[in-house]
Amino acid sequence: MSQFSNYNFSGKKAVVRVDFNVPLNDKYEITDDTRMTAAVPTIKKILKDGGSVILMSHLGRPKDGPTEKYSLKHLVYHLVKLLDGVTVKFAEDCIGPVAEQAAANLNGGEVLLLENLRFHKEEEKGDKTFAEKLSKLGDVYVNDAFGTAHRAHASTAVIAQFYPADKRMFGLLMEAEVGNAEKVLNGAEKPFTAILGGAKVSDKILIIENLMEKANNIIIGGGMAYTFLKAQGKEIGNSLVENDKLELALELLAKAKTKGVQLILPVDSVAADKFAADANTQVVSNDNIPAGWMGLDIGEKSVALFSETISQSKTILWNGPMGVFEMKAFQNGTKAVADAIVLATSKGAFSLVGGGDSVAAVNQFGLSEKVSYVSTGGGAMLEFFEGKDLPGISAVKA
Ligand SMILES: Nc1ncnc2c1ncn2[C@@H]1O[C@H](COP(=O)(O)OP(=O)(O)OP(=O)(O)O)[C@@H](O)[C@H]1O
Ligand SMILES: O=C(O)[C@H](O)COP(=O)(O)O
Repeated sequence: MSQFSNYNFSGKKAVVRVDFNVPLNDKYEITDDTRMTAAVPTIKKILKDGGSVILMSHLGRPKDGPTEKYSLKHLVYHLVKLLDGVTVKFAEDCIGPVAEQAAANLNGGEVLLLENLRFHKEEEKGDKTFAEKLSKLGDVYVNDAFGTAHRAHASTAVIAQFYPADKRMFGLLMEAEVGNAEKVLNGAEKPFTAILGGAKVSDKILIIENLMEKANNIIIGGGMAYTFLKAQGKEIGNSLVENDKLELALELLAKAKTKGVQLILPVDSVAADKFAADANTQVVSNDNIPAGWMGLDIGEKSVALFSETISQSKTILWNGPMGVFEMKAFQNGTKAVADAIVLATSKGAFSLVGGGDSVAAVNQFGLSEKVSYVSTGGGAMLEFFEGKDLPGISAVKA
């Protein structure tokens, strides 16, 4: 049993850092509540013990102090629903008399949601005095914000030093995220296949390099594949390319060879004559994409090639879509890879999906229950697989 599960919160006030950085539409309605639902088991366990919960989070990237658009008050109604009607109070500031009084008046079994931490610039600066003020609001610190674990901010990392080791811990979500990511990175049953996609090679260089040490196969799809294809001397038409990364792409291909890692690139594309949902399309070989056309999805032959490797894998990591899946005409490759992962999972493979867009894709296709684990981390998950130390994790462990 973990430190959190063993801890009896009865009569305690727990300061819980969550990542409630959820997307809101212009009516301030939550369009994807995944990150909120993911924190519910942690909150419920504390309440069930007879403790109270002081929730703190950021929302968006406010630059000029309090801003209506980024207020966490928009989340209260939905939070009450997710917690089956539990009392949720809201403090219009996360520090100062308003927060202190609200925290002091909180009863066992109740929740207090603090206003957006980033309304104070001290949060992102990792200011020690600000962190100490936050720490004074409760007796125990629980970090359940995996999505923000890569930020060395006041509430995610600096605050931990104000609690003794037996009063700072990870929540259930953080435990699950770290456990599953560790299992893939350091305890993967082989063959281990990493599938990387998305727009840019530059965002994924470090993760490719680190995975070369761990994976048997690295599949590269999406826009980033065309930089590799051009580096190999292929005609890629108007496809997305980072010309300043051609040499690096060649180096990565050579490194994979030396390490005995199979780096698998798409062999065909669904090409379009413009970047638009109503573009004319044709399936073309990646040896020669016609001038004026751009690859916006992987083609059927690539799907077959990728699916073959995926089907033989025992561990699968997926980050980044295979094409412009937001447009129906170019979502087939991403859907087919998701299906292949689901099939491998049903036959016993462990599959972990992370990164904003691949998670959105899996949700859109209704497949999130059919993979082993869907991470709530975008940047945090990437940095974890890049092999970096995450400040939110190391501060609690220190
Ligand atoms: N062939 C392509 N040409 C142009 N854009 C593409 C192509 N394939 C995928 N994309 C775009 O790449 C974007 C996703 O890239 P990104 O690198 O952000 O992925 P991610 O890692 O899943 O997401 P996040 O960065 O949110 O974690 C999508 O908007 C998708 O439309
Ligand atoms: O959405 C995220 O990746 C996290 O909530 C962190 O947000 P940030 O990139 O604004 O720090």
